[in-house]
Amino acid sequence: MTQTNNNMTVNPDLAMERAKCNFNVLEVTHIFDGGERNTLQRKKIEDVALNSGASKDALGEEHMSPKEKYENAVRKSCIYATMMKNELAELSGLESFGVSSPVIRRTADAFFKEVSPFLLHLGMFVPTIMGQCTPEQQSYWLPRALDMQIIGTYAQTELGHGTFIRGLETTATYDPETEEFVLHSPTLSSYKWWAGGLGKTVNYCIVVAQLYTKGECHGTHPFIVQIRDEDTHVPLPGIKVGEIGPKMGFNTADNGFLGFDHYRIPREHMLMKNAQVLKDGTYVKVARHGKLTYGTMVFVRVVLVNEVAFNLAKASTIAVRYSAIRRQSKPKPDEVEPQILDYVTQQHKLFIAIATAHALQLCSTWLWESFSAVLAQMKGGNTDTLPEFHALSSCLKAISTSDSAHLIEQCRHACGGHGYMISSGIPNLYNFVSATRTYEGDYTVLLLQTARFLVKAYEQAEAKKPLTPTVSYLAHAFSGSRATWDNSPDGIIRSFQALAAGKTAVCVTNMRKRMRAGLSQVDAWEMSTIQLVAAAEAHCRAVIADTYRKEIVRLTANSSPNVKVVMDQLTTLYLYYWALERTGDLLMFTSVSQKDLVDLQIAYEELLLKIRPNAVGLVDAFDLRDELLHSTLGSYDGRVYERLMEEALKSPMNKEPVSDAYSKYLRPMMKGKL
Ligand SMILES: CC/C=C\C/C=C\C/C=C\C/C=C\C/C=C\C/C=C\CCC(=O)SCCNC(=O)CCNC(=O)[C@H](O)C(C)(C)COP(=O)(O)OP(=O)(O)OC[C@H]1O[C@@H](n2cnc3c(N)ncnc32)[C@H](O)[C@@H]1OP(=O)(O)O
Ligand SMILES: Cc1cc2nc3c(=O)[nH]c(=O)nc-3n(C[C@H](O)[C@H](O)[C@H](O)COP(=O)(O)OP(=O)(O)OC[C@H]3O[C@@H](n4cnc5c(N)ncnc54)[C@H](O)[C@@H]3O)c2cc1C
Repeated sequence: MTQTNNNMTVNPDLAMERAKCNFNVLEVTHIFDGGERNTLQRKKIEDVALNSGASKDALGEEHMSPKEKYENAVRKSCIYATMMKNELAELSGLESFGVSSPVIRRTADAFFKEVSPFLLHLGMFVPTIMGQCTPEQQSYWLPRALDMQIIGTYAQTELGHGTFIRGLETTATYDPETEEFVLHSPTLSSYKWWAGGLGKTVNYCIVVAQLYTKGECHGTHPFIVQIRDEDTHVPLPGIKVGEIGPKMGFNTADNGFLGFDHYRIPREHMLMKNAQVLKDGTYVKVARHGKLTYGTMVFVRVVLVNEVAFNLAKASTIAVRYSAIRRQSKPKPDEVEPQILDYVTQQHKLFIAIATAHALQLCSTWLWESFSAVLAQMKGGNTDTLPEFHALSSCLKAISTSDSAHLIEQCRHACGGHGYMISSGIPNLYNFVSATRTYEGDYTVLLLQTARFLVKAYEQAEAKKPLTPTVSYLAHAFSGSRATWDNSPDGIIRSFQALAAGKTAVCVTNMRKRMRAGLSQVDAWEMSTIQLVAAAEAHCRAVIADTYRKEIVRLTANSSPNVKVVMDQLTTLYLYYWALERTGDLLMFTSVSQKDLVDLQIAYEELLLKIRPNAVGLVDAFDLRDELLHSTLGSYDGRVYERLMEEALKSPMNKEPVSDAYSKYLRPMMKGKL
């Protein structure tokens, strides 16, 4: 029997789940949104952007040709950008629209099953103008970019190099005669490759190139470069630009290639906040820290933690709602088939996804606040906190993107065969999030950046020197005894810190041993990188666990009792899950016993059962409108089978009763006439 909810026919199993939920869903929505005010503002923005129906497609994106898909994405990007400039900026409290509203960013997902070709304009072009220009340069470029009079991207990666920025080959050679830079691509491997929107959409880009002046190379620097005519959009002479072809995802982002043939730009188009080239060619370094030109990447790494938390919330909403309506198997012959959500293995797959979405969402807010504090200090000329922040943002970007991609795939597994349908929404989420593990700094490479910081911090702790906050636990690494296991939340967090400290100590010891045996420092480091990555991962897990726990305790201080209970259950589940995933490490670095671990497993399984009745309520609390989910399996009303059939019938393959392939190939083959 179906039931109605807000004038909507709702699947009875979902209706039953909602009736069972014992906490106030809206209160948890407020926690996830960062407060009631944010929820109200988000809803206003969503209403304006989505109620008009402008986000909808007549034909599903998945049935379009690549060219149609791209054009449709540009069409909707223009509609959304116009909304952003007009109604949404005002609603979000921004003077002009820009990068600072995650809600505006998230709402855009209703318009795109994949991504907007404007993603890099707003995600990197505008932030680079904000972060790398002098005030004069900013006053020229920023209004044009924010008003979308020009559209840009960020072209750093080349065919030959992405990770190793110092290895980029594009050159920008200063010519004092004409006061211009000459941009050149000397080799095939120096061609810019990957920049989003570069293929067909943008007319400007930030180009990162090796700067030469007075015969000397000063390393990579950013330049703002016009590549297409502002009126006709035709590529300018000296520019070779195009689209790089089909990819696993991002197929509406027209990622592109770009080469320069002695292409000239005015001297003023070098972004000169951190370094300058004077008219006569003199190079002047302004910044106090050598890596400030990497600032846009650090910004995007911070943003990505929030981005993947949101996408994981979507996948877990789809998979939990589907698991509530799907019934399969008959473990008890006299009873009806259970909802698959009743299987403990299913709960094990899904509840960690819900908890991780919360953990990453809260960490992302905390990371953003830390970033704002670092930027404020740097404005005053103090870059002391940058190394710690680089280490922190690097590992959080690596672990959040990697965990989210893994858990989204796990949500797909949890949806069985139907999860493999594009219409389930999960494949597009996976394709998007799995790329985040690679772009803006590959997983391994970023964890090794964190490991550099950890090793230095360990050496400081060894020398009894002061430590920065996120690594202060290393001070206890020299007690000589194993950390005492204690299965309280704080006890588990201390154990995670002990693992990170223990693993770092092993790396340092092994590197020293290898160096004593004759290896160079570089080779000793290289031989230890598997363990260094593991140490950085352990550090990051300790940071996430600690932050998640502290933030939940803070945010639920005034919550109703049942909300407190369910939020505590989720954080505890997160801690138990990761402790059980790392039993070998716990045995190495803490006093945990076999019995403790057996007890912990039982406590974990009991926790799953406690969370079970609230599972649908927990994903409802993410408050993701159907327009954002794009899912036959995860819509609020649970009309899964009806939607799957409706989507199947939309397939262009079903337009004709007999396919042309029959007369062309099948019939001749079957009649022996091929
Ligand atoms: C209509 C549209 C609707 C809505 C849209 C709205 C809004 C959009 C908003 C958001 C969008 C959300 C998401 C996505 C946005 C865009 C993303 C899309 C695509 C991705 C784009 C890219 O990928 S751009 C290219 C990114 N590339 C990389 O990340 C390269 C990675 N490599 C590096 O970072 C470096 O090379 C390195 C760190 C690996 C090494 O650098 P280098 O060799 O120079 O350094 P060393 O190893 O020698 O180290 C020297 C010391 O410097 C320290 N260091 C390194 N980096 C930094 C840093 N960044 N900050 C501070 N310190 C740093 C290093 O640790 C060393 O220190 P020591 O003390 O140990 O010596
Ligand atoms: C969808 C997508 C969009 C993108 N958009 C943009 C964009 O808009 N603009 C832009 O400039 N770039 C963009 N990129 C490029 C992206 O930033 C790079 O692909 C990324 O930084 C990884 O670099 P790489 O491709 O050189 O990988 P590689 O460095 O070649 O990595 C290959 C393997 O080598 C390993 N490796 C490399 N170096 C080391 C090391 N020192 N130690 C140990 N292992 C190492 C890596 O861990 C990895 O396993 C995009 C990429 C994707 C996939």
